[in-house]
Formats: sequence, C-alpha cells, structure tokens
Amino acid sequence: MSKRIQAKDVNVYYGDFLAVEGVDIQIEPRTVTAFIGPSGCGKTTFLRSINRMHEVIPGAHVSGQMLLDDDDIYGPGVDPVNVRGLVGMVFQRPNPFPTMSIRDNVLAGYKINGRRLSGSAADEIVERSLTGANLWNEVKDRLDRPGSGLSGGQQQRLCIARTIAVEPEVILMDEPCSALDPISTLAIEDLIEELKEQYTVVIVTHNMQQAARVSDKTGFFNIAGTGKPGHLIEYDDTERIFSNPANKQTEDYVSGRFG
Ligand SMILES: Nc1ncnc2c1ncn2[C@@H]1O[C@H](COP(=O)(O)OP(=O)(O)OP(=O)(O)O)[C@@H](O)[C@H]1O
Repeated sequence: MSKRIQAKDVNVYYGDFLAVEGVDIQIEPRTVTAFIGPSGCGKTTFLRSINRMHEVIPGAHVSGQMLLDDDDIYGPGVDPVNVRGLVGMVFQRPNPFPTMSIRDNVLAGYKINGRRLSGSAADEIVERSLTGANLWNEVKDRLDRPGSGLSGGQQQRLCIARTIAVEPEVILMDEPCSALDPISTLAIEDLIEELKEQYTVVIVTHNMQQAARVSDKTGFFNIAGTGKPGHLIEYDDTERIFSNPANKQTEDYVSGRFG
C-alpha cells in the first residue's frame, strides 16, 4: 500500500474557467504533504483532481497527467470509481451517514460497491479500520448505535475509518480539522502521523502551524488575482518552506506579510 503521486502539467477547469494551471509535483509514498495558500488559489480544486472527485461537478475537467506510480488516473478506460477506491478522501465536515450504525458506516464503501462480506470478514474490517483511526476503544461497545451519536472529532475519525476500510493507497484530506475543537484536532493530527506509515497522505489546511506540525513536505499555492488561475509556487521540505523558502511569495505568505 501507498503509492507515489505525480502530476505533470496538470490544469484544472470548471467549464471554461481555468482554476489551477500547470502543476508539476511528485509526492512520495509514506509521506504527509500539506497544501497551503490564500483563499481561492485552488488547493481544494487540485486536491480533488487527485481522485477524480473534481469531475462530479458538471463541466469540470482536467488536462495533463496524474500518475499513481506509473498509471495515469485519467487514462483511457480508467473508471473513476476505481480511482476513488485507491485514493480515499476525508472532507472538511465529518459526514458519516447519520442513520447508519457505526459499524455500517465503516463498511459503507463495501456496501456501495455491492461487495459481499462474510460476518467474520466484516468484523475484522470494522475492528482493523476503527483501530487504525484510533476510535476502536471509544466505540467498540456501541457499534450498532448511529454514527450521528458521536462527537464531531469522533465522527471525523469514523470517516477516516470508513476511508481506510477499503484499503486505499492514498488519503486526501480537505481541511479535516476545520470543524473540530483543539483536542479533537490534536487527535486527528496524531492519527495523520500514524497514517503515513501506510499511506501517502495529502492534506489541505488553512492552519500554518498545523502544516508545520503534521507534514514532511509543503506545497504553497498562490493566485495573481481574482479570475486568474492558481499556481503551485513552491514544493519543498516543510522545514525549508517555513524557515528558508526559495520563493519570495512563499516567504511573504508564511511570514504573514501577505497581501
Ligand atoms: N464548483 C465550482 N464551480 C466554479 N468555480 C469554482 C468551483 N469551486 C471552486 N471554484 C473556483 O476555483 C478557484 C479555486 O477554488 P478552490 O476552492 O480550489 O480554492 P482554495 O484554495 O481551496 O480556497 P479556500 O482556501 O477558500 O478553500 C476559485 O476561483 C473558485 O471560485
């Protein structure tokens, strides 16, 4: 598990609008990468292009190559549903299925794909996934209760359990802590550290301290003005980005002199 992500001259569009232009990046397996940058610079848009979630918006499309190891996820005949199995996504707001039990939430990826599981296989997946999401001990005695009965932080860890249940190679996270309190945020940050032992993790965050805490590498995106496309300005070791970036725009942004 865990694959390299390589974008080659990737442009991301909403209809005719070019939202992100010319991204070249190579993200190594078993690392955490954070995307930072001002609002509207295309962090989320680019993130969503890594598992073809972008194209659920009518008219949205991508040009260039997006490779998972050596396979282009936009290649001919590639089924986006399979791509989303390999590249899981955790969203800003925890979104467990509210009426479904905790157990069924974990298994939701299998149910949606129509895959049948024996009871013992399902039990094993539920325990492994909830343990992997650092949630097992808190919920093991109430697996049949609805997911909506959990706290926000627990719900987000349930969503992470649902993502890892289907054994992806890559986990994308779009501001996964922005709706959480500081304690729950720390729990997710600790979990991200553990997830990178098995997965390639890419996280969008507005919180620069969080990027500095959780990531090995940081990508800074910027935009020249409203209506202009966002660009990846710099991608380097997180320590370097926050202490001695190569680009003046990055330096201005991380030192708070932006705008
Ligand atoms: N569904 C959409 N349809 C059309 N344009 C969109 C859509 N979603 C985003 N955009 C545009 O694409 C550009 C990039 O937006 P995006 O949300 O990716 O930026 P971001 O860096 O993630 O911003 P934020 O930090 O505010 O979340 C913006 O100009 C935005 O208005």
